[in-house]
Amino acid sequence: MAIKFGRPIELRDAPRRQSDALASPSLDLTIRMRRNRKSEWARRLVRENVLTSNDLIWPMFVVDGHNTRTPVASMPGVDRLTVDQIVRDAERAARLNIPCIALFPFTEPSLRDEQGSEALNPDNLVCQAVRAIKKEFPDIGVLCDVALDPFTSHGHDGLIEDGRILNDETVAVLVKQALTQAEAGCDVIAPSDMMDGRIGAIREALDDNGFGDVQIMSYAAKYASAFYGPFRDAIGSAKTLTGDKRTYQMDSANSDEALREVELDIAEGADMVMVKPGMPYLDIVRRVKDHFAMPTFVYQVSGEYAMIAGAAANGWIDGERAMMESLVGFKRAGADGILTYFAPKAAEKIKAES
Ligand SMILES: NCC(=O)CCC(=O)O
Ligand SMILES: [Mg+2]
Repeated sequence: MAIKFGRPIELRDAPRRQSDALASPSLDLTIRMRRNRKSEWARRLVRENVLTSNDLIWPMFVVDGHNTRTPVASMPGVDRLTVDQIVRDAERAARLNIPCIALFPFTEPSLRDEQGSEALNPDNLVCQAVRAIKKEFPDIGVLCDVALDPFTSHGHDGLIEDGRILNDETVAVLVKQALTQAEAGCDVIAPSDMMDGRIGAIREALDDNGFGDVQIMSYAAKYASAFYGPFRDAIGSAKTLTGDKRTYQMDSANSDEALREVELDIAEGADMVMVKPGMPYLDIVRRVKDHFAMPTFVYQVSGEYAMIAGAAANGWIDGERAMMESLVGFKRAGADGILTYFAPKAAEKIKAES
């Protein structure tokens, strides 16, 4: 039956029903979208996307010391944790059914150098945290970021020469960093550096060294973004970073380029791909998911967290609702999972409501 303006064409010349005349201001609509929204049970029944704790990866910041939690000023509610405290939060993650934790180190400034050598120390903070978590909670997934920025004195993700970030030389170091993390017991290697060719090189090295089961989640479409500011506070690279990262991270104006980046990383052996940041790049998440049908992740980065948490702390928005709305938005865009500093809060809410 053809339909025009809500009233079937075949019925347009039929006499109007008496009740229509009585309730005269009412429109003669056959279709009323609001019926399916009339109550909570009806809304639940037609809901298209649901956020569960299985969708969450919880990023944590690890710092040297003992029994200490240091707040990150620009990320209200997020702390840097000593290894013993990381283990406590890993327990919380397990209790909340969060499948995976991501680790980022705050490296002592005295340990940072031009080459990021601390990245290759088998006893660095990340490796200590991986071993401690795996010892107590072997069933929780641990993801380690591969890039040199937490370890370099200049704050860049790679080796630098005359102000240029070197690609192939950096990849050689990243391969060693990935092997160091795999040896510590890391489950998922997540290269975030955006050097060309690093996924293939890391995959080959993992396979050659008996780590065939270690997965790779590639930060495949990572944009040069202003939203990383609070993260750089958290890992202590904000003050030391010289220049910007636009010669290796993507230009925020580009979309087709993201598909090329993702395609290459899949061809090189990525098991999962990621888009980062999240909220300003939902269109990229959707394109990547539709195009490749790969396990697709999105990183709701520190600046996105800070916008919501900061506005909520000022009483400007309902923080909990804004958090859940942003997270289900990622699901709607096609993400299979989300790295988010809201992970414990969101999982607690999900648990309380189930
Ligand atoms: N490689 C990890 C990050 O750069 C995280 C950025 C953020 O949360 O802002
Ligand atoms: Mg790439």
